[in-house]
Amino acid sequence: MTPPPCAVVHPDADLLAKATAARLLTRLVDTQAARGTATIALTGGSIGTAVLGELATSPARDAVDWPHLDIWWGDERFLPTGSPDRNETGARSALLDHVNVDPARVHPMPASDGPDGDDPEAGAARYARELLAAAPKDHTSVPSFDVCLLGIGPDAHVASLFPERSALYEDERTAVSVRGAPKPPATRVTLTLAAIRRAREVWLLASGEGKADAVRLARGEANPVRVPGAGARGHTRTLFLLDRAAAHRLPRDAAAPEVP
Ligand SMILES: O=C1O[C@H](COP(=O)(O)O)[C@@H](O)[C@H](O)[C@H]1O
Repeated sequence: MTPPPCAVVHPDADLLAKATAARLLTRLVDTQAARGTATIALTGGSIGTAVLGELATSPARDAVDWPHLDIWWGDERFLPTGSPDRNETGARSALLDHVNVDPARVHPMPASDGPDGDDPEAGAARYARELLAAAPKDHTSVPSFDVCLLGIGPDAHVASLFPERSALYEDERTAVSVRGAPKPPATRVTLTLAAIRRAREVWLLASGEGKADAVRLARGEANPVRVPGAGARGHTRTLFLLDRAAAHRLPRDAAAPEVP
């Protein structure tokens, strides 16, 4: 049984990005102090990338032991390596190019010019094998992300899991291809909800009025096939990290004054 999600509301998008970067830094430092390593799944999108930019310029940035951080992605646009529209490219220029990460611990999702060529199904299967190889040897097929960052679209999509699409019915595979996505580019690779739910903590990030309805639905108990964000839950904690505009349709009691 996963605990109910909590919401934390910040005045605007800029403070949301700064506060989330500070929260993430603390979570990574604490996790590495306890275990020596930490594992994160990154998101693309406006706020997700802004958080990485804030992390890169934080004065406490190098409190994180970057060489001992395992980095994965929740979804990717299936485009050539280095395309400015790839989530990986955004994450590298915002943060990863500025810190001392171990390249062997950085696990970008496949690109359309990768070893499987322009075949997103083969690319997704390759990523699922990579996840499996990094999973603890206890019958799970994906590492336990300490934090899985997710953006949320106005249609309540998370990662590249769009409402009513077949990927939302997937309960065995951990990474799948998506064709015909309603948001360009049409071809993508995404973690499934089964993989996202292996995360200890899921943090859903949203800013702006245009996300308010999606946030209200995703914070509740809607069917994830219709509201993918409602299926994204961490097994120890789920946080909605919001600005005021994105939070304004939440019921009054949704924003917990004390987050456990
Ligand atoms: O296409 C995508 O969009 C979502 C949301 O992006 P945002 O700019 O509206 O915050 C993002 O989470 C996902 O990673 C990305 O591929």
